[in-house]
Amino acid sequence: MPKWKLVTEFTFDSAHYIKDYDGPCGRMHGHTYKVRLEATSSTLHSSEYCPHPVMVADFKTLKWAKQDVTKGGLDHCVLNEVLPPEYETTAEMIAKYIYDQTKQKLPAEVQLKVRVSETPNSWVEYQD
Ligand SMILES: Nc1nc2c(c(=O)[nH]1)N=C([C@H](O)[C@H](O)COP(=O)(O)OP(=O)(O)OP(=O)(O)O)CN2
Ligand SMILES: [Zn+2]
Repeated sequence: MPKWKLVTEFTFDSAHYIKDYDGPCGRMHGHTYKVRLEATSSTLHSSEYCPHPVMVADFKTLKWAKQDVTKGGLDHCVLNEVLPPEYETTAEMIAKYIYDQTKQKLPAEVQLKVRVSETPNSWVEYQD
């Protein structure tokens, strides 16, 4: 079946520490997190901003996490204070958190893959 794959990337800057980590990553420090989202669908949809079914998903919807934390995003926050306690602030769990939150904003048939990079050399991908 023909389908579209939509890709968008953005960054946000936040602080975190990994609880009980034996090393520097256990102390508060910051990253410019780079996020890459892939959304795949064989049908097009309307969005919060556009009433016509012309998008896999609205880029604006997908990029919610780049907004300032006071506007519902993850930019300029302490991730340990913003993510629910069941999400540790590893790249793995930040990717799952972004996946879980983004999925709630999309039609169910849109498939999603989330990549989170803490540094240019290390990243993780999450999908289910
Ligand atoms: N599997 C994971 N391992 C580690 C994570 C993670 O999210 N998932 N996170 C950290 C720390 O947050 C740390 O800040 C990042 O560690 P590291 O990649 O070693 O960062 P460096 O800047 O030191 O990278 P270099 O390439 O060594 O300069 C640790 N582990
Ligand atoms: Zn870190």
